[in-house]
Amino acid sequence: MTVKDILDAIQSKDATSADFAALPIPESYRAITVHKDETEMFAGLETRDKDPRKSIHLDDVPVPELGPGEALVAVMASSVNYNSVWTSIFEPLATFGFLERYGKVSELTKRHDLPYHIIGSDLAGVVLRTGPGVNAWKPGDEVVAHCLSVELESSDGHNDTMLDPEQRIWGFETNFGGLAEIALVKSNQLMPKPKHLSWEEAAAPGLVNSTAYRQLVSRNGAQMKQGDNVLIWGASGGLGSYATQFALAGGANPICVVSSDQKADICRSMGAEAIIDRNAEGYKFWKDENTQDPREWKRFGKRIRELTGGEDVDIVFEHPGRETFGASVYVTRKGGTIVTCASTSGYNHEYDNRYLWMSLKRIIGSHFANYREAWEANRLIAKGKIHPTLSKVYSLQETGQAAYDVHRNLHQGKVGVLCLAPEEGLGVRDEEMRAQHIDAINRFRNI
Ligand SMILES: C/C=C/C(=O)SCCNC(=O)CCNC(=O)[C@H](O)C(C)(C)COP(=O)(O)OP(=O)(O)OC[C@H]1O[C@@H](n2cnc3c(N)ncnc32)[C@H](O)[C@@H]1OP(=O)(O)O
Ligand SMILES: NC(=O)C1=CN([C@@H]2O[C@H](COP(=O)(O)OP(=O)(O)OC[C@H]3O[C@@H](n4cnc5c(N)ncnc54)[C@H](OP(=O)(O)O)[C@@H]3O)[C@@H](O)[C@H]2O)C=CC1
Repeated sequence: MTVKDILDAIQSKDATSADFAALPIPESYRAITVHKDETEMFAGLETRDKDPRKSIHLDDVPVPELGPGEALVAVMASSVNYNSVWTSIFEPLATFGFLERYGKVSELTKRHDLPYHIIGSDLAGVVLRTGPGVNAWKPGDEVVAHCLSVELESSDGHNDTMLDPEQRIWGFETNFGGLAEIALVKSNQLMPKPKHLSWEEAAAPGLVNSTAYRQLVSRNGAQMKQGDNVLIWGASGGLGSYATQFALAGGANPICVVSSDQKADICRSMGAEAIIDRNAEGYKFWKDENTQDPREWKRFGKRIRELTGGEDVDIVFEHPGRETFGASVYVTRKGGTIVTCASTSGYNHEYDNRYLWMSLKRIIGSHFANYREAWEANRLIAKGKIHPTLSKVYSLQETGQAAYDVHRNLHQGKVGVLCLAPEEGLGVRDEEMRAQHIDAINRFRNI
């Protein structure tokens, strides 16, 4: 029995749930890994010189044991997220520490503590097996998976599962991730695959779409409302391309920051009008490594006022971190919100606190999304209200190159990876709906 038989069943059109349940699970499968004995391979190098192509491997690995509440999924496609870039360059720390810590939780979680880490936090595919206690999903179901892994044994996580003390990001802080032919997930990560999308299109939004939804829309984030001015850093990138869509679909006014003409055009084609090209306009928020330049914050704020007819921003959608955070706090309007989920350029932020407290601004920390938020974000994709922003698709063996592109900011929107899917374009179940949205679905393709 090989993964080829699984692929044949998925492509056969008439395979039933019973047929999938009867398929033997192969002993091994191909997966993208990083290796524990290589975590020091980039020691001494600058972050930008650490090359994911050197640390990312394609290995044959054994299929993990299936536990209660879990599912084994045949992965047709996945996508590259920035967390896989962090794993592959072993920054800000090697992810094997997370696996060791998870391995100590129970006899079953010990499975995750291995000398290799199968990475990837998105998937679209087909359920192969479910463990004891799983009733909502069955073999043969076509699914996407969000990346929140929780134990929920403590009361802390029962208002908002992101607050579970054992909250982890699947494929980053757990093993058996989505950049592989088979993945192990908790069944409460599963959601229906949007029927009008191909496997690679369905896999692309998951992590970033859910994160942007919580950060911007949810009551746990900035609670964006109609008419809000929303400053979006990296507005055509992974997170930003969904934040821009949420702002537009929610009646807000996105002010999109990008770094090239081409990216400005993409934002325009999504419907944004206020666009700042940070490269062309040459903002230098830091005079040197340790000193910011408040005159540049002011120049940036004036530009925003020009674009909004004199208004300041209600919300800043933050993730670049150290390089932009001082400016973000400065340009937010009185009583406004800076909502941050990351620190790509450095996690020790500096800002002038007088502008925060005197103007009653708030900084909100946001991280991924709970199941409900991920479900609502996926529902918007399934209804054709928000669209995938897939630009380029790689094969599983090219994942290192895909991660390199994302690390070096050479990509647009999201970068996809075919796992079991032999080619792009497969898995569409609702051609009519697809035809209605085809331009939006293809907006980021091949640019
Ligand atoms: C969905 C996609 C998301 C993304 O892409 S996000 C971007 C990628 N992610 C990252 O870059 C984050 C990577 N993670 C980290 O850098 C680290 O993960 C953290 C800095 C977030 C946490 O560090 P750590 O060392 O793992 O945890 P500690 O909480 O500092 O625990 C260490 C020890 O410190 C104790 N401790 C924690 N808080 C306190 C406190 N307030 N007072 C006293 N002690 C404290 C703990 O208990 C523990 O102790 P004991 O070692 O004995 O177990
Ligand atoms: N906590 C969470 O749940 C999540 C956190 N993240 C984190 O968010 C960050 C961004 O992820 P994602 O959007 O997928 O990544 P992408 O690389 O796809 O997009 C980020 C965009 O930000 C812009 N950018 C990068 N560096 C800077 C900078 N120094 N100053 C201004 N703009 C910058 C770039 O756009 P341009 O060049 O056009 O300006 C880039 O395209 C990563 O650190 C990731 O780990 C991501 C998802 C979830």
